[in-house]
Amino acid sequence: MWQRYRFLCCGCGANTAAAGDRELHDYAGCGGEGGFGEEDGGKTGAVGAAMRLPWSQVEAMTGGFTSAVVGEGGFSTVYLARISGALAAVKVHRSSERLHRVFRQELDALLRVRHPHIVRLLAFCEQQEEGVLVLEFAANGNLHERLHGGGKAAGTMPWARRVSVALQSSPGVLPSVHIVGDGLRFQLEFGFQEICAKLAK
Ligand SMILES: Nc1ncnc2c1ncn2[C@@H]1O[C@H](COP(=O)(O)OP(=O)(O)OP(=O)(O)O)[C@@H](O)[C@H]1O
Repeated sequence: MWQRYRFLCCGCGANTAAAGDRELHDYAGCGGEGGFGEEDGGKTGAVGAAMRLPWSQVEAMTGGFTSAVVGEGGFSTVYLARISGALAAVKVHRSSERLHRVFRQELDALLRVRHPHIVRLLAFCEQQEEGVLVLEFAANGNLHERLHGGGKAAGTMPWARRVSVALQSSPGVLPSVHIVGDGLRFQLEFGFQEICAKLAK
């Protein structure tokens, strides 16, 4: 419980509130200094398990779904949010029975994986048909954009960097990908932070 709470709170004072109030804490607009990865001072980004959110918090994080849209996928709309001072991507799956299965599959996979080269699942909401994943924000676009240009990518990636990314994201470096099998469609989407490849799903 401590880990769950610590995970999302920012040190703005709300952590002294009663448990009921915590659920209502509007952390999306909070300017606190903390952030994810606090447990080890943010050195490794290691934190507790992803937190289950109520739908009201998803609405707060996305400003009632009016915050900036950072991407649209075949299954979802991805919003920018700020949580405890850190940027996050709030991926809201479209609602339908079939797409809810896709959401469940992605959620189950992300809950089982923790790896420096996989974009981290910070929180999730499964209260409505529109399943929500709150992910670490990958600031530098996706792999397709970096390989082919366009989107947020400024130019294409040099070959040496391509090789480095391929090695970082290969199954040998990502043993956890074997565990989740088809749950991660890792050829589709990568996020990049500096030289590291990060698998976004
Ligand atoms: N963690 C993230 N950080 C920053 N941007 C993201 C993140 N996750 C997704 N996006 C953005 O949102 C877009 C859509 O996301 P994603 O591809 O995961 O959606 P999807 O609905 O699963 O779609 P599809 O499977 O058709 O690609 C991405 O191309 C990317 O631009």
